[in-house]
Amino acid sequence: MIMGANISKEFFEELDEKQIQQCGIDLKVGSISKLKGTGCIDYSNKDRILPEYIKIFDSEKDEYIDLEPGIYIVKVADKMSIPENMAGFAYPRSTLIRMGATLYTAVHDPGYVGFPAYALHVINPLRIKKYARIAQVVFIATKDSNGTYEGIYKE
Ligand SMILES: O=c1ccn([C@H]2C[C@H](O)[C@@H](COP(=O)(O)OP(=O)(O)OP(=O)(O)O)O2)c(=O)[nH]1
Repeated sequence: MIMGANISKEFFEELDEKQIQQCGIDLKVGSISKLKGTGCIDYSNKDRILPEYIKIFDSEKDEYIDLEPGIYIVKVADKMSIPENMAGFAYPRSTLIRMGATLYTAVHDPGYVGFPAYALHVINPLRIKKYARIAQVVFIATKDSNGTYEGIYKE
């Protein structure tokens, strides 16, 4: 069952009323980075290499950024703490899609605490203003989870 926003709003430290949707929470842009260099993904994570992130926008100090078509990494400004019996799934806002851009997102694990990062695919040139609401995350109850999140993407 998807949690209503009256439950999932409790998974965040600070939220504005505008972010609280019906069954999800809108997430704001924190920073935007370009990618530089080659990543490496393997089976064991022993040889995992993330490309360099070059920050080009920070909602704390910049008003807006005009993005050309390409791939960027967006770090969201909202910290979530997912209970151990829930998982989160983030989607692009429909408004973003209607502008010719989208997000690529993965599973948010039970027990994850932090500010997620998503890939932003800009297809049509796009202006992003500070703290723009860009994604919506929904939470679903899990049954018999195998522990809680213990990976490297904390904070
Ligand atoms: O699009 C997403 C989806 C999830 N997360 C956060 C929450 C999630 O719990 C965590 C780890 O995601 P995942 O389990 O996919 O990471 P991994 O690639 O398997 O690496 P690790 O096992 O080291 O965590 O990253 C993101 O930042 N972006």
